[in-house]
Amino acid sequence: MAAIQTDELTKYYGETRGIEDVSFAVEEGEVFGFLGPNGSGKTTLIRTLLGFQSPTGGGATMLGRDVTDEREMIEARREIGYLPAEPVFDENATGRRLLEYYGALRGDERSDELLDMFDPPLQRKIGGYSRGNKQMLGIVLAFMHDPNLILMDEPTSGLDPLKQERFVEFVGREHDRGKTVFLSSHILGEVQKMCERVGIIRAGRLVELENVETLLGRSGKFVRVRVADEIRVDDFAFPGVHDLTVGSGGTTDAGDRRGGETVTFTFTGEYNVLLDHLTGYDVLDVEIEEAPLEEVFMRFYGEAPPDEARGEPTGDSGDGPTGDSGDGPTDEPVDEQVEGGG
Ligand SMILES: Nc1ncnc2c1ncn2[C@@H]1O[C@H](COP(=O)(O)OP(=O)(O)OP(=O)(O)O)[C@@H](O)[C@H]1O
Repeated sequence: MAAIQTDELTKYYGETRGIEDVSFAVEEGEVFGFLGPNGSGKTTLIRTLLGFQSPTGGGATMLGRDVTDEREMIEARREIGYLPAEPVFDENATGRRLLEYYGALRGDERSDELLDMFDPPLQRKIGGYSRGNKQMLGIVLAFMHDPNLILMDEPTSGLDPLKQERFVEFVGREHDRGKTVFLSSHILGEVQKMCERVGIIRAGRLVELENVETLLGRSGKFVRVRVADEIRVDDFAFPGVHDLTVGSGGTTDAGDRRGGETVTFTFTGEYNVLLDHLTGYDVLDVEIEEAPLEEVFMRFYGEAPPDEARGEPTGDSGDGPTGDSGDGPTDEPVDEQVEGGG
């Protein structure tokens, strides 16, 4: 059974497209990253999967339960953790109070362990928390009942670099424990470190679903060559050369002439062609390394779907019967209670 399965899942807010015809599956035990630029539909997808808003079309299951069936989702949420993009809590409550509240609702299997890694000032009122402290509290609350499936929306936002690193390592250990992790991000390096597979969403539509390794393979190699000779940019105008620069941060203008220089480019062509070409130079140094995932990502982003304009916001929230439940703790044992409206 897939941990998450969607079938042409669609959510419109009135006329505004949130997501459209999104179909994919996340297998149990997988760490899956969902990438997309601002406003592409990442949050919409997560909130629809959690049953916080009804789809306009298509369907989805989480741990085999229909996301539109409120009863099934209450059942499923015992095994699901959720970290919203910007956790919103009752500002007058202390972190400790919220921890106890969540523990009483859903169980506390591991808050001590989590608090060793992520340490918000529990004795203080949340109103005085920094963004990073709120995020750490959100992480502890999302994981404390030891869910089998965890959904996280931009999980490292607000964390300092040390905590971000700690979080990446923590997700690795959760993976080793067989947990299923679904996270949205637009930080590619982070996704590259954590995820086995990624979905790329653009203007509400899934434009790619691929193993990170395969994507990187397709992204080509980053090449930097230092030569004693002069380099004409035109000389490197052969198939597979992209984003060519000559000199230190030099220009790519055709015909630009510089002496004893470094040429850098991304290469997706035939290696023999490249190596043959380089024999024509007095090569002083050469580096060939994996192109960053950013490169692939930007190539996908270069092509806008024809109807992208429809993705513009109209302010119409148009939620279904299970719509947004608003801020702060409620009596309902659902994760939505920690989140604000968006
Ligand atoms: N409650 C809402 N009412 C109206 N439109 C909405 C609502 N929530 C999202 N949208 C619209 O749906 C589209 C997708 O937004 P969404 O928040 O899902 O994107 P995102 O990928 O999470 O963006 P970000 O990276 O900025 O968080 C956007 O056009 C957005 O304006």
